[in-house]
Amino acid sequence: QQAAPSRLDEIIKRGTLRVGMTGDYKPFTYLDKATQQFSGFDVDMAEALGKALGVKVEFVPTAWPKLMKDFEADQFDIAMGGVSVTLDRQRKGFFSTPIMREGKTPIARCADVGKYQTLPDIDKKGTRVIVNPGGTNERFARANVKDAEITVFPDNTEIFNEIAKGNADLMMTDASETRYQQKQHQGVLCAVHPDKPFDFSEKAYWLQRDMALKAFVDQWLHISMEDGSYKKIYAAWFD
Ligand SMILES: O=C(O)C(=O)C[C@]1(C(=O)O)C=C[C@@H](O)C=C1
Repeated sequence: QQAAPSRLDEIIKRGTLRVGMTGDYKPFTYLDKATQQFSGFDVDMAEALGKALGVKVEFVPTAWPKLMKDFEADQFDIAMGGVSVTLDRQRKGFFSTPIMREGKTPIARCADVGKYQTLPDIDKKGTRVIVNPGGTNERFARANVKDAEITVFPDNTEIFNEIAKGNADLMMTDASETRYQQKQHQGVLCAVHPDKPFDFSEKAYWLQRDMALKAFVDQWLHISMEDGSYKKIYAAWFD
């Protein structure tokens, strides 16, 4: 008896893997508006996955506020680019095995780091918390900030400059991003205890509900982590 056709078979037959990407989250995914080219850690990972599948990769632009809608409308086979595992998303699809451990932690002007060590330190009248819309950052801020002021700032590629310029006091985001942005704004912005974030989360790849596709992606990730290829891509973007 023939097994039912899977999404994996469909992708191989089509010759293209459609990868959903927001392009606003360095170093995972960045869309250069002038050239319309995506680059980043998860762009290299997507290209490697395409190669492993023997298919071309087509990047499908999406955005955090509409990621769920686009996933449900089947705009892409897999979402990559710093996507966190959430149970909401798990309800609609599958996640690969995790690729990174994360958690939300603050990033602030270096001079202010001492003021923002804990959530009670942060959640005070007069503190200006800035957040990008639609993802787990906004959810975390809304759940944990009652007395401080929340400003939603839509352009995630510019948001850290807002803190540097003094237009906001801090952002709470993934620990890996606070470390990365600290390096980009040396001496100006500092990550607050990125090794001890406020919560727990993981990065993984979010794929359409298909066991064969999940098994392939997991096996590819496992091999990549063992044979050094994951480490090489990681080092190129995070170290
Ligand atoms: O929603 C998610 O999965 C994310 O982790 C994406 C998210 C966010 O939480 O908003 C994480 C950090 C970036 O600054 C931008 C987007």
